[in-house]
Order: sequence, then structure tokens, then C-alpha cells
Amino acid sequence: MAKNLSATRETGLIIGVTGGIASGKSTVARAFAAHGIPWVDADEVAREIVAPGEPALAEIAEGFGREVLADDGRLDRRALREIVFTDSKARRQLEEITHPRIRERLAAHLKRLQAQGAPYVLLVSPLLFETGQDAMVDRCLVIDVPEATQIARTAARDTVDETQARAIIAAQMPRAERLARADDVIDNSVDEAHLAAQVAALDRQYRAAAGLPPES
Ligand SMILES: CC(C)(COP(=O)(O)OP(=O)(O)OC[C@H]1O[C@@H](n2cnc3c(N)ncnc32)[C@H](O)[C@@H]1O)[C@@H](O)C(=O)NCCC(=O)NCCS
Ligand SMILES: Nc1ncnc2c1ncn2[C@@H]1O[C@H](COP(=O)(O)OP(=O)(O)OP(=O)(O)O)[C@@H](O)[C@H]1O
Repeated sequence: MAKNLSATRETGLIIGVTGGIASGKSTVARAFAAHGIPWVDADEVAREIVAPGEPALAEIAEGFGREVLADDGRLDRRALREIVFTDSKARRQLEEITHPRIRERLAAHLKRLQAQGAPYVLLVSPLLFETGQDAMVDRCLVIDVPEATQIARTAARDTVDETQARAIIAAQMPRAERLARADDVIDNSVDEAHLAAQVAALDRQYRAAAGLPPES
């Protein structure tokens, strides 16, 4: 059900941005940044909490074995990716280690950004609904593309092959369910100009909701 756009918490408006792998979340975040809007990225925070010396890295090594560490002691992300996207039990084990820490770190980053006085801020997360991070935001914006576009854009961008891209999509919320939980939707199936026009319209809407005039 759509949230009341004017009912923002005292600390200011937070927009949750979500969508499956390669739906275009980072591209959307950069388009909002062109309007002066900052964001916190859950994938980046997920990297921060497994940096060398962090307790989560030690717990992962304990649970998954030294084979998920590279020679320099850093997390071998590819090795861990291959384990967790073929074994849902292992994925849940990883999430039990990472998700509470990601959530805590996201809250701290959001607080810091809000203190800098932005019109509103974005929380960009592939698993906004799956992890309950949607409770941290006032409104959920879903970036929507067909699955074939996700696969094609993943293949064009990184080393994840089609089988693995499909396994990652299968580990995420189905498209229809995500759309059903959206307050706002961006159709990112066309091109960046089409995306930028939708972001500009939402920016006007969110500024009005935050009690601010349109961007001058
Ligand atoms: C498994 C890991 C090491 C793979 O790292 P890698 O650098 O290869 O990929 P990256 O982190 O960039 O993730 C790629 C994409 O996979 C998807 N993804 C990542 N973790 C998950 C998950 N637990 N469930 C479903 N999809 C996921 C997201 O769409 C993400 O954008 C890493 O994704 C990880 O630590 N995941 C657990 C933490 C997590 O849930 N992160 C998501 C943000 S809350
Ligand atoms: N409208 C578009 N037209 C063409 N290509 C696009 C469009 N939007 C995004 N892309 C491309 O698709 C790929 C995925 O986009 P992006 O990295 O923004 O997705 P993401 O949702 O942040 O991905 P991830 O879930 O892996 O973090 C990138 O290579 C990007 O340049």
C-alpha cells in the first residue's frame, strides 16, 4: 500500500531505491545526484563490513573456511559468490553474519547524510524488502526492467555469466512482488534519457513532499 507522501519522519525524507541485479539502481542514484541528492549504497556498505580487521570477515572465514579468503587475507568475493548463489542454506548463513551489520551501518550513514541538510536522501539497496530495510525509509522506489534486460546488462557489465545471473535473480524477490510493494516505479527498460526524465519528475514530487520548493 502506498505510504502517505507527506508523512515524513522528523529527521527528513528517506527514499528507498530498489530493484534486482543490474536493474539500474546505481544509474538512478547518479541521476538523482545530478539534482543534488545524496545516497547510501547497501552493496558498498556490505563491502565495508567485510574489510580486513572487521569482525564479520573473521566470522565468514570461521563459517566458510579459509578458501573464501584470498592470499592477502581479503575476502575472495568470487569464491563466496559461487558458494552462496548455488546453496541457499549457505546464503542464509552469510546473511545472518552480514545483514544486521549492514543495517546498523546504513542507519549511521543515513543519519550523517541527513545532518548535512540535503533536501532528501536515498537508501539504495538490492534487498530493501527482503531484509526489512524498507522500515528505515518513508517511500519505496522500484527500478523495473524485464528479466531478459537484467541478464543482458549483467553480461555486458561484469564477469557474472548467464547461469550465475539467473541464480542471483532467483535469490531475489520476484519482479511482480517487488512491483506490488512499490510506492513509485521507474521503468528503466528504455534508455538513460527516458530514465532521467522520470527521475526529474520524482525529484519534483519528493522535494514538494519534503516541504521544499522545486529545484531552482
Ligand atoms: C556474495 C558476495 C560476496 C558476492 O560479492 P560480489 O562482489 O561478487 O557481488 P556484489 O556484492 O557486487 O553483489 C552483486 C549483486 O548480487 C546481489 N546480491 C548480493 N547479495 C545477495 C543476497 N544475499 N541475496 C540476493 N542477491 C544478492 C545484488 O543484486 C548485488 O547487487 C556479496 O554479494 C555479499 O557479501 N553478499 C551478502 C551481503 C548482502 O546481502 N549484500 C546485499 C546488500 S544488503
Ligand atoms: N537506461 C539504461 N539504458 C542502457 N543501459 C543502462 C540503463 N540503465 C543502466 N544501464 C546499464 O546497465 C548496467 C546495470 O546498471 P547499474 O549498475 O546502474 O545497475 P544496479 O541495479 O546498480 O546493479 P547491481 O544490482 O549489480 O548493483 C550498467 O552497465 C549500466 O550502465
